Amino acid sequence: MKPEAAREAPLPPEALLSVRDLRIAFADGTEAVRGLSFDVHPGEVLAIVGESGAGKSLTARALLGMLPRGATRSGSIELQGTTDLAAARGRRIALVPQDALSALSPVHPVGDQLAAAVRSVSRVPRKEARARAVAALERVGIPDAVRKARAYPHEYSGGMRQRAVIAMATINEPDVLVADEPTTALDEERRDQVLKVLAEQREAVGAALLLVTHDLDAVRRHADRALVMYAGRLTELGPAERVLTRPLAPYTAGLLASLPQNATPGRRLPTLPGTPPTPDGLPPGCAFAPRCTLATGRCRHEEPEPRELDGRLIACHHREEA
Ligand SMILES: Nc1ncnc2c1ncn2[C@@H]1O[C@H](COP(=O)(O)OP(=O)(O)OP(=O)(O)O)[C@@H](O)[C@H]1O
Repeated sequence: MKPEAAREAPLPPEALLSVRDLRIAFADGTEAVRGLSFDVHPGEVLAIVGESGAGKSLTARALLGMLPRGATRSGSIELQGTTDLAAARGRRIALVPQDALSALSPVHPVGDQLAAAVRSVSRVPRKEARARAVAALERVGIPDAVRKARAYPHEYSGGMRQRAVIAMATINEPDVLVADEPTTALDEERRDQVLKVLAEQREAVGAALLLVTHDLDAVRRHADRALVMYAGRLTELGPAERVLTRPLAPYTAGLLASLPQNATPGRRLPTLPGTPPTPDGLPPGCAFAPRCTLATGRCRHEEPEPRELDGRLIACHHREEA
């Protein structure tokens, strides 16, 4: 565990990536992300957690300038002075995809794809790009990297392919990595290995990591801060360890209580009752109110705004009144 002094240390003042009032809407006018603001600091791991449909993936895609067709965004996303995220992609901000097989081209050897990524940002000779590709495969623990560089994605195992896409994402030493459920396609044992490789490579290039995940164990082990999202909004944002052990927002508490490892032996597993609303079916007031045991009349009419409390941001009327 980190010492108390380190945990209480103020956050670095300079944001690498600044997101302000991010809104993502679809053609029918429904908003899936509704006024989200947060910063990513240099070298930190920020995890985004929350149930399905909370808007985590859309937020991650917005950072990469890769929103799905038909989606529009407002608000600002600034990566150290630039707002042209599509131009920054691959050099200053890079995606670690969830599905390595579809992220890699099936018709080119993996080494060629890595070398092409190098040459897309710096005009180095082919031979040097090739050598960097092999070195990158070695760094992520791919055995016999010279030979493997000549192989095609289908000749790699699932775990090796995921390592190869981590090599691809980090080969140009970006400032920020965005990983959206990077290990869901893998079994539990490979999941841990791949997350470890991601953590090592992130550290090696000194990048910050925005990690979208359902795996709260991974958050515990790898994240500095956690952003809990519900129905397209920020519910709680703070140091990961404190958010996970002493949640302040009722939603975060419910989410944690519903995990099998937090069940009291002999008692029925507590679950978070109900399901989250869809963007076209939001209740009035706080979107969590219909599922919240603490909800009052105010919660059912007025949506809470994030406020600072105990070194975190919390959006909950109950906490304002506490
Ligand atoms: N292309 C789209 N058209 C319409 N609605 C969409 C589209 N993509 C996402 N949505 C809706 O936006 C909401 C947020 O989606 P998003 O994928 O960001 O959620 P998420 O938190 O990442 O969920 P999961 O954990 O299941 O990946 C969901 O209700 C989803 O149905």
